[in-house]
Amino acid sequence: MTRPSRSGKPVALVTGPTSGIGDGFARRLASRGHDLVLVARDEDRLQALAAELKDRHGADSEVLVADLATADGRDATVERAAAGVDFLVNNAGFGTSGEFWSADPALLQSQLDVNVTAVVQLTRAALPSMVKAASGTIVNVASVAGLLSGRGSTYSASKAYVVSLTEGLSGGLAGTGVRIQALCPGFVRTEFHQRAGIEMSSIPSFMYLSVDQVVDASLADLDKGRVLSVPGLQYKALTTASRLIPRSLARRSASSVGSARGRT
Ligand SMILES: NC(=O)C1=CN([C@@H]2O[C@H](COP(=O)(O)OP(=O)(O)OC[C@H]3O[C@@H](n4cnc5c(N)ncnc54)[C@H](OP(=O)(O)O)[C@@H]3O)[C@@H](O)[C@H]2O)C=CC1
Ligand SMILES: CC(=O)[C@H](N)C(=O)O
Repeated sequence: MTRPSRSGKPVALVTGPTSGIGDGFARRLASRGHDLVLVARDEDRLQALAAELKDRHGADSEVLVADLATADGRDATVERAAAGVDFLVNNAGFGTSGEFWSADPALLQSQLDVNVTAVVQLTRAALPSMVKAASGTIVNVASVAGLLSGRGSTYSASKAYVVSLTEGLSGGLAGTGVRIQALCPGFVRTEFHQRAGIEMSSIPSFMYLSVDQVVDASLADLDKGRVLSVPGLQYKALTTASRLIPRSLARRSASSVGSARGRT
């Protein structure tokens, strides 16, 4: 344990727990005996989640209101991660609609800072105490989009960075007692697409995963020592097939799922 909370429990820092996959991780880790550090922008939802985790699981939560698109928000979260956490879930992230060539450059920069800069900085902050304690876990939430290029540009690129960073770190962390994982879900029913304004009506229901399926797969793969976690048989098949066919065909296939237009 790097730095137990006042209650003596291990501490999990989750970014983006006010919705979707982050909410799923926060609830599951609380149920498994962790206290929490909850990081997002929406204070009301953070406080409500903290209260529910206390009521349901007896978990204490530190609420850290922070916008990870800003240096101040990242710095405050880095400071807490550097103080010591046992489990880090770099989950916060967002997509963008429209076309790259007409997108707001500031929004694209914010996406890069939340999806990539924050992941790098928080991973760097959390690792020293984990390595010293010879224990700890980091889950970096990437995406199938980071494995299959062709649908979107900046979002897929941001997730490909997270996959590559995580796989690269896994080699150096071998034997340290610290676990690291790139979690690559496909489509999940969360607020993601509505927030991004991405049209999803063409996506069949069998292509959707639930939050619990994603969290279950991540934790099971951690226990199996798998660095890359791809929840869902449909996505395991899709990503495996994409490695076996010409990249140009994989790209066209990815673009045909939804569209190569309408998102960055
Ligand atoms: N849904 C999907 O189909 C898939 C999603 N993913 C990835 O999963 C992760 C979680 O997404 P999901 O749960 O679906 O999306 P949601 O939109 O449901 O949740 C996003 C979370 O990220 C937080 N967040 C967004 N921007 C910021 C910011 N600037 N600063 C701090 N927190 C922020 C939000 O909190 P708040 O608004 O309170 O700040 C919210 O808690 C993302 O990294 C996403 O890319 C990967 C594959 C598939
Ligand atoms: C699968 C994702 O990461 C994303 N939600 C998308 O729509 O591509």
